[in-house]
Amino acid sequence: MNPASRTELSQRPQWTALADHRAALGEVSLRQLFADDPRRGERYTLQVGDLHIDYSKQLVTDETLTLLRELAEATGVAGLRDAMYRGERINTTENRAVLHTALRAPRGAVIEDGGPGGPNVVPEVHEVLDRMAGFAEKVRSGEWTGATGRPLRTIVNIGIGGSDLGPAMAYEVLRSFSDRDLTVRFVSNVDGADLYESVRDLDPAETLFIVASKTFTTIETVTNAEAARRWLLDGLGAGPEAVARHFVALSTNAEKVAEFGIDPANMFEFWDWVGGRYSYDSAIGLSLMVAIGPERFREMLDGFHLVDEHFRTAPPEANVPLLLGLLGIWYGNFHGAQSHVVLPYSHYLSRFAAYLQQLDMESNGKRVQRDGVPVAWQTGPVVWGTPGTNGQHAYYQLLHQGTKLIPADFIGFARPVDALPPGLAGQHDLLMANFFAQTQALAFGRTAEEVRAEGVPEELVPHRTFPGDRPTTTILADELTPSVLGQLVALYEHKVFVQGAVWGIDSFDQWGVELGKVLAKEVEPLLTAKEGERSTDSLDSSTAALVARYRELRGR
Ligand SMILES: O=P(O)(O)OC[C@H]1O[C@](O)(CO)[C@@H](O)[C@@H]1O
Repeated sequence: MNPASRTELSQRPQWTALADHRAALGEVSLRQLFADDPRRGERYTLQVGDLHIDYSKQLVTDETLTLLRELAEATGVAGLRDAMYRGERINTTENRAVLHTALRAPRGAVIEDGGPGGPNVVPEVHEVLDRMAGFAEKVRSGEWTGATGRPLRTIVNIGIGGSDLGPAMAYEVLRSFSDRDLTVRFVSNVDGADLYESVRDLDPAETLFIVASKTFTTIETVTNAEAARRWLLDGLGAGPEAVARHFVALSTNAEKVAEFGIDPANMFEFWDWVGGRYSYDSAIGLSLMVAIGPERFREMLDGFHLVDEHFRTAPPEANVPLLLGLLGIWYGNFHGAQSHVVLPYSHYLSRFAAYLQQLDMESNGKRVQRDGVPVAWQTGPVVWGTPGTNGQHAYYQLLHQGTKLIPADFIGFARPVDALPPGLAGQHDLLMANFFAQTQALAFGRTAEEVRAEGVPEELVPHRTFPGDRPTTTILADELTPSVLGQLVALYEHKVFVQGAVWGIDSFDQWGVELGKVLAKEVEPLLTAKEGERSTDSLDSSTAALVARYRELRGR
């Protein structure tokens, strides 16, 4: 975009129209909106693939939605979306294409890195998927053995950020589809306790390490991978030749992988046009593929693709990622909401919010626009959440009666997963009764009159009153399958895209994580140096005193 021709977002007529509309709506009441339109509960719904979306409990009217779509049109969301799908380098600060949609494109598709005329990336994607499938089947069948000839039973994925959160979340979601005597563990933290606790009950002869790192320079991952190699070789009493049977790498950096000592034949590649937080459907998902099998993995990719196509082609009124993105803008920019909570009513989705934190906050936690000019509007929210029923007994109090407006996504399923025995599957109705009851309570609350009518003593009436008008979106599917997981993740990926496009920021870089990395490198030698060898004079007085205290406690 040419900065000279850019109109500031907050000065656009579409923006000010929304601000005026917000003021005119005032304290709009969901009770009133539902009373005014008896069909609201059916009208304000959309379907994408297996996902039924109910946004009727949002603080919006038809006019709100029209104005939000006008804002999307004025800010060029559709144009940027099309440029992304075409393979143009929309990650401008890194001069890279953003092609996670190519990771789940069908075999025959043509998607060119850099835009029309660039190399078609789809054949490479399928070549790697096929290699992954071949390897996964060998591990699953026991044909791939460790250095002592025994099959591998535990897979330890070593990675961090996108090289951990995606596969860890997805393994948790789909673990009931894991059909072999195999388990997967995930090590991310550079705290040695993470690796220690993950491997101490394992037999090295039956352990496969997957070292997942896009760059293969991430200090946490390289440090843990080196420690894992020592643990393996010590445990086996073997030489470095054993590494080839127990280590594979997932990376874009073949040189660094070879330097580490992993045979490039055991490396599964991906590309710089895949962002780390958008990568678990690439080679980064190998641990998941080994656990659930290539066929299920492909079903998941098809689920992603279905939503990719929907986002690309559905008209604005029916476009679910567009709607969800715009609703977030409505609350963040026009109601002052600071956070967004994601509440799955599924134990299997227990790590979903943690995954979304990176997806959303690393993408849209930005304070300057694409051309470097600071934004004068709020950007990405704080994203958080845990499984809903647990949250009900922890922080829902604040959602219902606190002073903050926190829009929520409720995610639930009509049926429990097939693996549950009938006795436990029977609990599903109770789970979902809680789900529906909570969205109802949040939306409509309980008035003082209703509380009084229940015979509550007058002094308790204010405490037992629920204001309501706490907005929620319900995402309901039949069952949590690999395809449905792909659909859900793609939905959130594109929602994040929409918001970044409206805010005018680069959602695909992550410069904000760099400074801490640089400073850690400078501080580490100060912690370990011999007395008098290093000076802390260049540090601020707080950090210098903390370093001194740390050294003292460590007897250095
Ligand atoms: O896969 P890598 O290169 O080890 O990076 C891990 C993570 O680190 C980050 O770069 C942030 O530091 C994330 O974006 C990324 O997912």
